Amino acid sequence: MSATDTQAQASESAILSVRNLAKSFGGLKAINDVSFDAQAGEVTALIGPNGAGKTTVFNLVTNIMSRDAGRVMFAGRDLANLSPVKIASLGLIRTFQSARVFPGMTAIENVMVGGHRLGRHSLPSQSLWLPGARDEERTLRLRAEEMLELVGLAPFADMHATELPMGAQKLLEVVRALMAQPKLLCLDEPAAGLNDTETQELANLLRAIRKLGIPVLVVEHNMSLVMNVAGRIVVLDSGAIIATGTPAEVQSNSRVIEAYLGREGQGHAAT
Ligand SMILES: Nc1ncnc2c1ncn2[C@@H]1O[C@H](COP(=O)(O)OP(=O)(O)OP(=O)(O)O)[C@@H](O)[C@H]1O
Repeated sequence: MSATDTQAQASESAILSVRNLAKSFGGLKAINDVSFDAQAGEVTALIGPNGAGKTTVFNLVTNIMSRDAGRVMFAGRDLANLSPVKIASLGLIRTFQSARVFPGMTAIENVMVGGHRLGRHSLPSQSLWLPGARDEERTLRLRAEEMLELVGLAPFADMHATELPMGAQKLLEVVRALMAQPKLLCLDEPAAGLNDTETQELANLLRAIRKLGIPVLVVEHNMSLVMNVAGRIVVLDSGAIIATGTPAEVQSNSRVIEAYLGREGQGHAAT
């Protein structure tokens, strides 16, 4: 089998295939010929030193930013020219580095919002509070309660989301994304700003998500978290991929060690 055949085969089992992605900001090649897959039923981690281009990859994949070149296939569909909203409606759901909870809503309402993507009832029937819409709302609330339970936030269900500590808000955002029953969940530094207990809750949640078979693409700096939950790791450095493999393979890769440790003291080391 040729290398091309192998690559084509890999793409078939992938929920997300990124090929030859490129993006420059002025003279800076932020993303340079980046190709990788996120496999169905697996947690894929995208790691790399600060400024490596991880968030830019997320922004290019979800069309929040336009790319200069490359192709992104999601669940067999080319995402070119699709709006971020359309991409989310296809089941590619992402979170952001800084938590984005909806102000003026309680924690549970924030989580329930995630499930409305799947609602069958129209806005008029919801606003008239017709029986079908009522049942749907009840089911959503029950699922949201389960989600809050999963991350230890059930006691805070009726608090205003913005009154919760930042770490709790980030967990809330992850479970809200999960409520949308994603075909691929993309998490941008979910552990940033979390304390030890919250990081543990997040690790448990990621393991639960993995068990459910929901594929995850996660950008993360917390190496012990990544090494524990990811099946496959893609390492970016200065906009290019320098290694791909299992946690063990990546940990012993000399280019990866150089990318992180070689710059220790310059604020680039992984935490
Ligand atoms: N909108 C933009 N305009 C100009 N330069 C940008 C823009 N977005 C990102 N960059 C630059 O592109 C490079 C990659 O940035 P990016 O935020 O994707 O890195 P990252 O790996 O996510 O970093 P971090 O781990 O610090 O979040 C950096 O040099 C950054 O300064």
